[in-house]
Amino acid sequence: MLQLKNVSLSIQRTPILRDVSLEIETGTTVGLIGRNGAGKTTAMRAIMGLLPLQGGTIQFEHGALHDKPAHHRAELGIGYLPEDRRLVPHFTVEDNILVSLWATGNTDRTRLKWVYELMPEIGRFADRKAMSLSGGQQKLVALARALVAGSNLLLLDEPFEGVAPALAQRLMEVIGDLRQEHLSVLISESDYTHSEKVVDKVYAVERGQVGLMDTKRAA
Ligand SMILES: Nc1ncnc2c1ncn2[C@@H]1O[C@H](COP(=O)(O)OP(=O)(O)OP(=O)(O)O)[C@@H](O)[C@H]1O
Repeated sequence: MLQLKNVSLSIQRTPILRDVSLEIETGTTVGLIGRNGAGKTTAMRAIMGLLPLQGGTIQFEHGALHDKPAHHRAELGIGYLPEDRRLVPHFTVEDNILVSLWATGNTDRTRLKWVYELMPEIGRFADRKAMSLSGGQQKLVALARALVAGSNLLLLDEPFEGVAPALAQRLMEVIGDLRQEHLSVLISESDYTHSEKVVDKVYAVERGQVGLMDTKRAA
């Protein structure tokens, strides 16, 4: 389980997250829905250890996450799809996916193989340079990279933003298939269009405050 309790975070003394509490039970998919600027990316970056908290705690499984350095997240099986993808343009697709494991010294290719099975289209362009792909293809590669690292928890920041309807559908299928993997997943979206079909529970985020909006399936 991932649990944020009373998390507060300011950037340049401006409060961005205010007393945020949320829970993702193991094996469930949770939505974080809010307009641009509401605080979704900041919440994900806080969970990834990329921004320091001013207050509150983040627990993952049975340990405190908030006091661990960012590079420990991959070791804990936490994968992150940032909103802006952040692929290395001159690396191949495969190297971009494996980057998330290099930091941990993990050379096991089992998860890479699993990702190619889950998304066969990625395997087909594995040797191409990231910069030669379309924006939508790059989004798939960034998801693949998050999946390789995220054996326990996946943080997907606006995965459907700016992608064509057919690809959004494909992303939803892949995310829906993760249910069998007992992964915990947090998905942010500016409206509730796509995530509605794949989440168990939804939190609304507005001006840095988070509240439970809907529990769809009994978790
Ligand atoms: N580095 C920063 N410096 C100053 N303000 C920031 C910084 N990062 C985020 N903010 C502010 O924090 C608020 C929340 O931003 P955040 O990116 O978390 O929103 P979001 O819900 O993810 O929306 P978006 O989709 O626009 O990224 C916004 O008002 C934003 O301007």
